[in-house]
Amino acid sequence: MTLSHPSACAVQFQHITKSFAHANHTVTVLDRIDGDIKQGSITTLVGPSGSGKSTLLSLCNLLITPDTGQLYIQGKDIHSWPITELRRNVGIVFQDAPMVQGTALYNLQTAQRLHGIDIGNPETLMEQVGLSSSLLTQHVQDLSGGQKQRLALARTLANQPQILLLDEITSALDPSSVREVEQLLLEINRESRITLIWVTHQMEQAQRVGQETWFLMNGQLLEQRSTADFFAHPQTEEARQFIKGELQ
Ligand SMILES: Nc1ncnc2c1ncn2[C@@H]1O[C@H](COP(=O)(O)OP(=O)(O)OP(=O)(O)O)[C@@H](O)[C@H]1O
Repeated sequence: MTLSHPSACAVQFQHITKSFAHANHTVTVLDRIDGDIKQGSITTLVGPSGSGKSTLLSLCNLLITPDTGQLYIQGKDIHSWPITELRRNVGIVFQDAPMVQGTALYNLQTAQRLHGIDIGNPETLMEQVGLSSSLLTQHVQDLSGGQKQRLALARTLANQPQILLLDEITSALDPSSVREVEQLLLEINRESRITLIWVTHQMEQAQRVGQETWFLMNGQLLEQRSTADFFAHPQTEEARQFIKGELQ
């Protein structure tokens, strides 16, 4: 395997392993993961339920820590990043867009309140995610699912991250909102060169948005190739079955 120069990589996994202790046994959830994610690229993470996708994502901003191996974020060992700076640089958006009680503006200002980060002009942020600035004064409980998901994205973008981790962010949205959020993220990637690492269960989505695709199964990274190649010519029997919908 050829290793890329670390500085050209947004994320580098080297022999990353993660296990969780259950009642009377230990489960290895990620098993010696090696791989590079290029700066400015879009990588879709796919694989059956429980294959380790969310765990892999959560390592990238230290929501969980690896047991062994080396993990580099923009060429720098993840443990040498001050945690606030790491979380600012590596944003994460979840499926259920958790919000704090209050207005859209109050939610947008989270980073400012917690970390003293200047979030810039809230109206510009709203515009960036296709939301009307008139919603800034609305209580978040009155927003639709699609609006909340966009607001969650705007709140993360307020940190000006260079890497965005997306965990099933469109699974609760209706089909037209799904397409809109996808378009939005593709534009953000194109214009700001933010690296996107995108966990999805929807194979059509993985193909529409991905440039690279990583296929995980039982904690192992079985394939990492261009998205087009992966879906046209899967190299493992497991991936073939998964793409055909035979493994969930
Ligand atoms: N904090 C935890 N403690 C114990 N086990 C965990 C923890 N987090 C994840 N696991 C286990 O790790 C395995 C992988 O989970 P993970 O959520 O990473 O998979 P996934 O591929 O994202 O699954 P899904 O597609 O269903 O969301 C699962 O068996 C899960 O039960």
